[in-house]
Amino acid sequence: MSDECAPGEDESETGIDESTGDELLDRASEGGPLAVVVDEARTEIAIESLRTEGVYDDERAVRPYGDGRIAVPVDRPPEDTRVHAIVRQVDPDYRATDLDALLTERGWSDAERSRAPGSWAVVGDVVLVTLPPDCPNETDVAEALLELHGGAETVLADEGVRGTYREPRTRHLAGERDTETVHVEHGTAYGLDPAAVMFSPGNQAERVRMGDVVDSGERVWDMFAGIGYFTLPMARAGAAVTATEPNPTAFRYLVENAVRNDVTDRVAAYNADCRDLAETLSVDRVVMGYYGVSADADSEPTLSPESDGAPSPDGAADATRSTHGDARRLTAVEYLPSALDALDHGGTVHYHEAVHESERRDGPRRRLIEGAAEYGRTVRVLDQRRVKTHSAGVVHVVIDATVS
Ligand SMILES: C[S@@+](CC[C@H](N)C(=O)[O-])C[C@H]1O[C@@H](n2cnc3c(N)ncnc32)[C@H](O)[C@@H]1O
Repeated sequence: MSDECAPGEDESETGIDESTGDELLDRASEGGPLAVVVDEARTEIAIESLRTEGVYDDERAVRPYGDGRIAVPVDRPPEDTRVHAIVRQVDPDYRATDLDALLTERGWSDAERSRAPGSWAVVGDVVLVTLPPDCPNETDVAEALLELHGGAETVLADEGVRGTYREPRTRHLAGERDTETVHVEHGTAYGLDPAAVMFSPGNQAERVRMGDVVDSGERVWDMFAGIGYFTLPMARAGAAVTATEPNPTAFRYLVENAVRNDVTDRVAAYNADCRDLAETLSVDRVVMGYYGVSADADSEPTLSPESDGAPSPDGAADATRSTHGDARRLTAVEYLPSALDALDHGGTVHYHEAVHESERRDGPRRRLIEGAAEYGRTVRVLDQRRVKTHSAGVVHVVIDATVS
């Protein structure tokens, strides 16, 4: 155990070989609150791992420890996260825990603070913030967000997603220009560049749930795989996943993420439009995690926790055409024939839609049942759940159903 104020002094005592907490804590002395020392390059992964263990202390700042290492505050020694050493922090920096307090410190008036952003998302070491149009000073906001999130390196303005490939529009506000990062969520590591591919923090519970619903050995088709949002948790749970993704950038991350999560033997990834593979597949479960909507909502922010920026569900012209040359983004139900081509009788479908509140209860269910009936298939709805609020008056829902 060493004091954080004297990095390196007692490495011989604590040892800098990677090890878990117990043996290092034995050497602890009484003193300030605890921190763990990790390589700077591993900071984000370590923070997520510590958070998952429930030991990360976000009330104190992450600080440099010298020699390319970082001290990350913890409440108690971690059991699973591998660290170089456990140290006591001398004179720790306690962080203001909300944006309002940080903006007050920067001299913002009550009126100005009422025009500060109300929500943002942290994806790996990148903060994505949706700025109100009348935000008084975006640089102040960005710097305050970096202060608030000790492990963050960059702040991007989230200005929506566009086109069939759901490509984000972002603007650099503060911090590092390199925005490639690794976002760790319930043990699944998603490598991505949030400036190049979308990531919807609001879908977190659904990503985790997909890992829970599959059985080991099940054959799954993730029709709209992206960087592996659903593919990765399902493959980690033992499913054999076919993943289709036409966007070359998202596909590259999908393949890299299969390696990163050690599931290459259970993921067959195709850089293809899902419709081109449908007839070749025979699966137990299909994930239809995409919904087509109108161009007007393409201007909506999509990376904030409560919105993934897909446009409102009316159907209209689209900036990016698919390889099939569609003049507009197709609606979810228009992909149903492909899903049913691949789905064995008795198999399960997870059917996503963005739907106006007014028809949330019956609309998606009716479209799924009637769409399947056109292909002589019978749907039994098991469950319908709200994934998140999509945009004003629009919710993202998913139906679980068996299809015979
Ligand atoms: C970003 S995901 C949707 C949200 C995602 N399920 C989540 O949880 O955040 C949608 C993906 O579907 C892909 N896509 C669009 N059209 C497609 C098609 N015809 N076949 C396969 N993938 C498609 C897009 O490129 C995009 O990566």
